[in-house]
Amino acid sequence: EELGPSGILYKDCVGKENFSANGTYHANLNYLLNSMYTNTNITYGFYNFSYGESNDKVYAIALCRPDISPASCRACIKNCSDSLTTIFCPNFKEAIGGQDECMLRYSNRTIFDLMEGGPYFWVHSKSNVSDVAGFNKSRMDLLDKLRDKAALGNSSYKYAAGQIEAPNFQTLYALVSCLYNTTGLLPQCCENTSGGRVIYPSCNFRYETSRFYDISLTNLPSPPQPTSGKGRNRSHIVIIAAVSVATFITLVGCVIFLLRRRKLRHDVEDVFENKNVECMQIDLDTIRLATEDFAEANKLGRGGYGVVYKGTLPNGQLIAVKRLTRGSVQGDPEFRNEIVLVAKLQHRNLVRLLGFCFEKEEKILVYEFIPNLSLDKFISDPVKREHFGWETRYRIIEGIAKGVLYLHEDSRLKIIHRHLKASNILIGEEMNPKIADFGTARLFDIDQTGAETRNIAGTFGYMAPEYVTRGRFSVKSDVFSFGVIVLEIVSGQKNSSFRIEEEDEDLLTYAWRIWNQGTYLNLVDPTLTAGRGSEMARCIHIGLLCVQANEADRPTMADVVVMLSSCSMTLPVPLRPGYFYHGIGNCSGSNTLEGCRSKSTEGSNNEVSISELDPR
Ligand SMILES: Nc1ncnc2c1ncn2[C@@H]1O[C@H](COP(=O)(O)OP(=O)(O)OP(=O)(O)O)[C@@H](O)[C@H]1O
Repeated sequence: EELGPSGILYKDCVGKENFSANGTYHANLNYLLNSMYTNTNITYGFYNFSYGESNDKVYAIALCRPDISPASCRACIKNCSDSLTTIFCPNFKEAIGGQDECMLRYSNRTIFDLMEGGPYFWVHSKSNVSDVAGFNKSRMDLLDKLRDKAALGNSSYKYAAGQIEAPNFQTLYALVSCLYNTTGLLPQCCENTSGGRVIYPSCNFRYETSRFYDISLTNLPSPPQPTSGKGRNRSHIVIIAAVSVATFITLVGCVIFLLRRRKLRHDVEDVFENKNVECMQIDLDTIRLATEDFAEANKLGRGGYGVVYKGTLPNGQLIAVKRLTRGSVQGDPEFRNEIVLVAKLQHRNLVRLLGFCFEKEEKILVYEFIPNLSLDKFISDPVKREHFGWETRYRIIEGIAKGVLYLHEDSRLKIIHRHLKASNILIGEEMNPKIADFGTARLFDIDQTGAETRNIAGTFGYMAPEYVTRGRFSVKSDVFSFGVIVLEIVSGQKNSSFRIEEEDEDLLTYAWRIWNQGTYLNLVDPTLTAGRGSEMARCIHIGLLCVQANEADRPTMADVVVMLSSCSMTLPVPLRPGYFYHGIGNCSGSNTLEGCRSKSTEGSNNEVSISELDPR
């Protein structure tokens, strides 16, 4: 490793925005940095300070390795501070830099509680290992384990250190800070080197074949304990009491829940049993009245199967009337029976089919009316997108996953949707997603590759490769479509119209490429200013698992639902996606940081700022 002047290992004058020398910002910055490295109250190595008003306000974060003393920590921060402000980034409003034992960042924008994807740095040792595959496996196992362990730490204590036996009787040591997967950069940084480190603004890791940290760190993370024995005992008693009460409440809750669910299921099944062809038929006059004789003003839109109108039944219920223009390939009696079967599928994430009308030449399906727009409108509309916050997006992803799982496994009919796409996800009250058109593939047995599908471009981007090339569909082809939708929701871009700079890459290829570079958070919609970075990273990971080229590698929908609900579960590494665009290099083949950095940190699109609950 070669250290730069003043022992600085890495640095970047982020944004390159200047302040005027001796102005208020300058004075605030000096005051703030000075108050950090002279502060003797903080002993755990994490500082987040701000100072000043409005445009001249300065924010700073400093982070020390957990195994150094408070005095060494302060000395390290002072050195970084002096080096950045006088040697490397004089008069720059924002900068980041660090050395072996600490890291310092300051900025004119808030950087607290943020998970940022850049700038990032790596350093590697000069010695290579002989058994690359074996060594890399040990390294990955160790880093994965430590990352999970670090995630257990509290907000000022997300560290883990440990060791593992590597090939050729070597022992590998690593220190990881924070819970995000920053190992994606390993291939570029440290493919076959015996030591290396990757540093992001809020996360970093280092590994070596000799121990480089204090042995006491292997017991981390364990949040600071109360000092007095009395206090500890009291807190134990409180915890035991709280756990007992919580267990009791949970047990009672479970019993009530099961009893209510049994009753509810009875209610629902009674309705199901009574539902027959007759009770689902709605006569044409009623529909004409409801839609004001299919008035243009009531037209909601046109899809592949016909025009959809908004209507109001005499009892005031709002409906969506789908007037089919395409004939069923089945005879009428079977068609009617199918409709009844499809209508029996009821789930809060599915649009309900209420009835149908088969009169004269008309073939009409009547659905519950869903008040908001379809998901694609939220994704593509620049104004709506801005108000489409992360929590809502995450809930929508979860809801879609549950709806598809119900279709695949939980309903009495096993249904493969076959044309899951953002325009088929309607957004109901409280932004609850509802999957539409789930029965149509079954009702019409229509091959989406047929020339009649109107929205063919929009549909193609969602179709799994085996469906496009061999017409083979399965639950896994739905999983593929789901993965595309997830990546669209996170990125705020449609797969069909996706463009990034001059690259001729589709959304999946881009996501896969930056995943491997470790800069996958650059995929996140830049209009998202708040949200949990860990959830975003997880959704990108799950999306990439779903769009893997080989259907056997894709998870089932049940797996996806579990992955979404468990943040501690370790996910497999996603393999190449379907439609992978092969024409790109790997950061120009550069083995240095600079080769990749220009792509990941420059340009407004690329800098991801995500509010995190935990500072690191
Ligand atoms: N139950 C509903 N409530 C409210 N609007 C609906 C409902 N069903 C469909 N729409 C709206 O009607 C329009 C046409 O929908 P439709 O499902 O026929 O086509 P699509 O999803 O756009 O395309 P495709 O037929 O290729 O799936 C869309 O704008 C959709 O948002």
